[in-house]
Amino acid sequence: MSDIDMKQTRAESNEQRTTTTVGETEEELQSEWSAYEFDGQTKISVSDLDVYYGSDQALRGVSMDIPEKSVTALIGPSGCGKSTFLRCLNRMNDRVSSARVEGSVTLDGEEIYQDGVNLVELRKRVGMVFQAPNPFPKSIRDNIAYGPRKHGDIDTGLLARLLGDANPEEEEDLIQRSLRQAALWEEVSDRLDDNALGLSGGQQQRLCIARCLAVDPEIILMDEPASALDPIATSKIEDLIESLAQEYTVVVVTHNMQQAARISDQTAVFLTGGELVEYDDTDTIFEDPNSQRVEDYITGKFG
Ligand SMILES: Nc1ncnc2c1ncn2[C@@H]1O[C@H](COP(=O)(O)OP(=O)(O)OP(=O)(O)O)[C@@H](O)[C@H]1O
Repeated sequence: MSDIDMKQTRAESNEQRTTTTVGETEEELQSEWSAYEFDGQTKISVSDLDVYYGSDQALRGVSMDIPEKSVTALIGPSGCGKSTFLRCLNRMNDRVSSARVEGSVTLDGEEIYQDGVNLVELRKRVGMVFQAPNPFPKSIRDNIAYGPRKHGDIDTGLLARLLGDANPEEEEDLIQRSLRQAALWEEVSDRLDDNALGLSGGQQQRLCIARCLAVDPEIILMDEPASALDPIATSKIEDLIESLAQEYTVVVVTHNMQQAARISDQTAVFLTGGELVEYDDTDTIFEDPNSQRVEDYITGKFG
């Protein structure tokens, strides 16, 4: 189906919807939006995902396809499971002893919840940036080089130096490239050996993004990456997220609906109880959502 046909079909179904909203069940509405196909290749496919912490269920039957090289926003009220969902995408919930994950998550068609998956390799492909900037108490340079050194992508250890395998130029290139990609190079190029903790909060967060990029991920998960920042630093992070989506698949949790509307291509709305209530392109979610609950949430009637 072409883009135009798809939009037309959606417009027609929207028309029908306005006349039939009363009496429609959530299941009916959900089957309508879940038939929607995004442009672009699916990078991550989630099917029937249930997550429990002990006997409490945090996510219920979540299914969604996340297209590559785009920004997908996850929104919803506190406690609805956004962070839990995000952490399922690189198996960070494995670190929570009470967490149990059922269902399927595939990355480029490969199941990540199967025996034998190398979690270090998975988390290299699926990087993560957290709410509060968390640079290591080391130099800016060492923050960036930490991951590539750990993964053996660059080796500057004593043995490598003795064997002549160390490549300081390669390391410099990588540091510069990562900082440029994170829009931080201009601000720190003359103080790479300074402690990263001396940077402002916004600079620290961009450093954490640069650190994530340095290991060459395909997907970047961000959990409220700008919530601890002032408006100017927030706007830099938002610009950065949009530009990263040209090369990377970005999934971002945010409490800020304007931010989701500004930066994302598609938006998933989770509501209390850990259900994914609606997932669609961002304009549709904010201008013409299927579900009354989503409309109420978007317009601030609850949440
Ligand atoms: N490590 C944990 N142990 C037990 N319960 C947890 C844990 N992490 C999250 N939960 C519970 O799972 C549910 C979903 O939490 P989650 O943090 O995923 O929601 P959220 O939508 O990201 O919330 P917020 O917007 O407040 O960050 C909540 O009821 C929460 O209390």
